[in-house]
Amino acid sequence: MSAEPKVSIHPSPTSLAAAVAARLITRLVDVQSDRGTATVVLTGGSIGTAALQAVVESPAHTAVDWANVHFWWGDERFLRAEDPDRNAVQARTAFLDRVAVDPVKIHEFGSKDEFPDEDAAALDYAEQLAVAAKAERAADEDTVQPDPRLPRFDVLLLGVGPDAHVASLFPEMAGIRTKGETTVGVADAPKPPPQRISLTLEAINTAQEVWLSVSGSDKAGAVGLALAGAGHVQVPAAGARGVRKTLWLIDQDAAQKLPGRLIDHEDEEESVG
Ligand SMILES: O=C1O[C@H](COP(=O)(O)O)[C@@H](O)[C@H](O)[C@H]1O
Repeated sequence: MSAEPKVSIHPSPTSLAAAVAARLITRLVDVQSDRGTATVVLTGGSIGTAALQAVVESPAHTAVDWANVHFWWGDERFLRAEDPDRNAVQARTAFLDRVAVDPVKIHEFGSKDEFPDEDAAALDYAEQLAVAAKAERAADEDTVQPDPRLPRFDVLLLGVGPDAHVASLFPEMAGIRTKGETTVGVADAPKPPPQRISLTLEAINTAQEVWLSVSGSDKAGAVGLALAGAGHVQVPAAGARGVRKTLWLIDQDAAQKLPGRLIDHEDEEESVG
């Protein structure tokens, strides 16, 4: 089961980042009031990082019990552990170092300091995920896990590249075609650095809610194609779907090529909550 996309359009990149942050805070508070704990999958990239910074800047962020949030990543650049281009390093600077998180619940992908190549780091992450999924089932037998190899992802955040890549799944490449695995090593990404690690599309699509945040006119074509129903191998963003919600949060520049029938979906999305 997967949810049809809804679209929410915002006037500027700054207001978009603030809207993603506000929604994330609200969603995590709701999930924690149901289950005590929550799990979010972070993204790298411009809006992903700006949204994390906006979370810290929002006075409402103190409503979340950050020590009871698990953090995973949708993808990572396979670099040295402290390389500033790593998504995890950027998330730490923007957010994780600034709130009272539990270090045990921060699940970074392995780095070049620990693993010989991206495939070994991908395998390790798949094992970390499977161990966490098992522990989650042991702690709560009612937990809903669409794939027993993965913990329940309450919210999974994605950026989208101008080529419509999501996480490190690039158009027409092996990663986006990978089936039956939860993670994949990418050796030849067209965007630097070439070595990366990613959740597979199947793993992404186990999330309860998938939110794609996109800003800028250079991405309008990718947004338009994805929401017009293009195939996921050519347009990876088209294939990202949450189980109960698929939400595109975009700014006006990224909305320039939106199919006409979707233009008013902000109101619809707002009304169905
Ligand atoms: O390389 C990456 O790029 C995408 C999109 O980034 P953006 O800066 O164009 O917003 C990002 O979602 C992904 O996590 C990252 O590794």
